[in-house]
Amino acid sequence: MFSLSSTVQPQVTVPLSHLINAFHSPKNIAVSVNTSASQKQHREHVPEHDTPSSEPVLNLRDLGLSELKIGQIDRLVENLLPGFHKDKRVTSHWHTSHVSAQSFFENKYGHLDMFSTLRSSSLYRQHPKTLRSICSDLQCFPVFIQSRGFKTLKSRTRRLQSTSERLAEAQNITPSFVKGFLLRDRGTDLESLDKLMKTKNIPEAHQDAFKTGFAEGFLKAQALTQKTNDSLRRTRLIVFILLLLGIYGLLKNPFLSVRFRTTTGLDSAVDPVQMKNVTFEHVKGVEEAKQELQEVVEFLKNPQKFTVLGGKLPKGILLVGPPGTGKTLLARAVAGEADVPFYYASGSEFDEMFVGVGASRIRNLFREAKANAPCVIFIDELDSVGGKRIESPMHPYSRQTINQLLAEMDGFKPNEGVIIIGATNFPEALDNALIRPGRFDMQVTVPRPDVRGRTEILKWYLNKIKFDKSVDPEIIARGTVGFSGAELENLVNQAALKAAVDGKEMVTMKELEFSKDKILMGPERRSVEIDNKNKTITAYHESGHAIIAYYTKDAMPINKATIMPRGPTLGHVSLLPENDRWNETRAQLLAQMDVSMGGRVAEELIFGTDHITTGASSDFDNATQIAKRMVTRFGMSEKLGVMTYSDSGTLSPETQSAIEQEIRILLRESYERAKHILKTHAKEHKNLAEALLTYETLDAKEIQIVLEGKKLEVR
Ligand SMILES: Nc1ncnc2c1ncn2[C@@H]1O[C@H](COP(=O)(O)OP(=O)(O)OP(=O)(O)O)[C@@H](O)[C@H]1O
Ligand SMILES: [Zn+2]
Repeated sequence: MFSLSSTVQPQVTVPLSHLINAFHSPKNIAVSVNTSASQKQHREHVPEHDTPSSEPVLNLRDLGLSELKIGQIDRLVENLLPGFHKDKRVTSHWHTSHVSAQSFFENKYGHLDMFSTLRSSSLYRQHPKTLRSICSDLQCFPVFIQSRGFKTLKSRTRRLQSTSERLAEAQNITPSFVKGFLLRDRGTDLESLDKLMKTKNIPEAHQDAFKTGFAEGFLKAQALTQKTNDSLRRTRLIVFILLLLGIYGLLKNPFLSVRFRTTTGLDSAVDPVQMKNVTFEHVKGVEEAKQELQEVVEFLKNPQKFTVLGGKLPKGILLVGPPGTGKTLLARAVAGEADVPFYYASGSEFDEMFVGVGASRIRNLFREAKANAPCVIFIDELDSVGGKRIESPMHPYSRQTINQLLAEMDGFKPNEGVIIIGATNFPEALDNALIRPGRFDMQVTVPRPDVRGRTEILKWYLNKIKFDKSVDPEIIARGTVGFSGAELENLVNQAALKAAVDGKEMVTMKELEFSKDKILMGPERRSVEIDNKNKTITAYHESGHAIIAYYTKDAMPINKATIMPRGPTLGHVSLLPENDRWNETRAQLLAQMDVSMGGRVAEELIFGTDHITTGASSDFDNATQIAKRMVTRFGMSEKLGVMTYSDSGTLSPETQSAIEQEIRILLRESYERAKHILKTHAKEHKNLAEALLTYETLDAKEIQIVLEGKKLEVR
């Protein structure tokens, strides 16, 4: 026996064969389902197959509708729910089979009583009066209808109700093609069994078994279909919304995928930023650039004044310099000083895969700017839009973009008050057409700051944090040759972070030195456990460098020596030039070579030739580089004379070996000098190495104390 319901609450079980029979011949069979207490116990309920009456009587006693004839019900329902009865294949017999509260359906959807369902349906709204009276009659009798797969009345009602409700809602807002799309007809699931029985010619004896199997499969499939249909409906809705969005996008712009980027990209470009807060005050260490840009500021403040005199100002200014030197900041400062709008665009924004998109962005940008003149348009990374690579396969439409830019720049008069500032790290890469007069015809170099500039930048950013009085920005500036403004800002920031992590109240020299080393050489590797032997070798190696630097007249002053591993190094000695060196003398170069040699020589003298390590390789690289340049580029070798030898490939073998010979001599002599110094100052060398082993890091003053033979104060 097959039970439709789970087992706990009042339930009626119907034999499956009856279900199937009823399924097929609803007109001949009336299954009266009785839910009275006595019958609840019955596991099997026999249908009254041979009810004599021509009109079968539906036993609706339980529903409070005793002796209501089917015909009457039909008429009533036909009145209330027009079309409901059309599908006669499905009878209402199932609807009274009900199940426990723990049923699958109820667990999933909660109790659903048919009459509240009817009440909420739009049909009820259409025929409220009659239906309401029925509902109120029946209200006291909750009928929970299980829905596990068969076409129960409830499941039909539910479908009817939800469909009609959706239809009613949809009618107001959705066009019919949408409705068709969203609410596609489900079709009938039942026809196939009849057909199947006929076509398969199944013998009578097996027909029941076949039907049972069919019904079981049907039940399972129904549950699955329900789920699938739900998700299908959801998917269709999403697809529909996407489709609508797509159509909207297409109407606006044929390049759908670009449209969104265009709006976001361009809006940011087209939205001007008023740069009141950024002025030349904020840009340090680039005095020449500021002076050159000062006249542009004057022009922006009063364009008429300039053009009245017939003066011609450049339309485009090219800021050229390495990354992070403050080009963007300067451009903002120009707008800020003149108090005009600032339009920012990055060249890479215009670099588009699609035809015309880059060009149209440029058009929009200029249109917007012209409407708001006087103003500044800043195009960062100009080389990525105005580079020489014309129509490479990677950038098929770059030529168009450049042409648009050129056309826009040619298209307005100087007195319109629009100044275009472009920035690039590689001016050589720019398209020649861009740097012709009338376009980007003024170049302003923004170099890396010199010692004075770096000091100013450091002071500027130090003033934004708490720092100790003992901090000397100039010392840090001297040790940061080649740092850009952005890197110096980062240095100060890192020092502040370090102080915070260490629980200090102020930033001291120690943190600044620390972050300088971190930026130069990578983070400290405190976790690395270095054995004593290696530590000792490192200490002697580093103090070897330090001793040579200390006792060689033309060497740079020592800043610090440490045996703390950092990045790839086990220790290092840092030297500070007193000033940025624009030129170096032969003596200075030789001194640098000697200092480099000091490390290896120290190892050799202290531990013997058999124990020298690989740790000196970069020292040798350094010394060899200097020697090579002295010979081949600086004309500092007597034998080879004042001549440069640039490309070794074109040199004759004799010249090549002569060059090598000279380099070798320079290195050998340097090595001997270093050896001599270290032998002479063996005692100092030992003291310094021991101090390093004790303290790990020594600054310039401490090194001097040790080398003068004094005792270091215990820290
Ligand atoms: N000369 C400077 N004075 C003060 N701050 C500076 C200076 N140079 C750089 N900075 C700081 O570094 C930041 C980055 O600099 P900016 O973006 O202006 O450099 P850039 O030259 O435009 O770099 P890129 O070429 O990478 O675009 C600035 O916002 C500023 O905080
Ligand atoms: Zn070394």
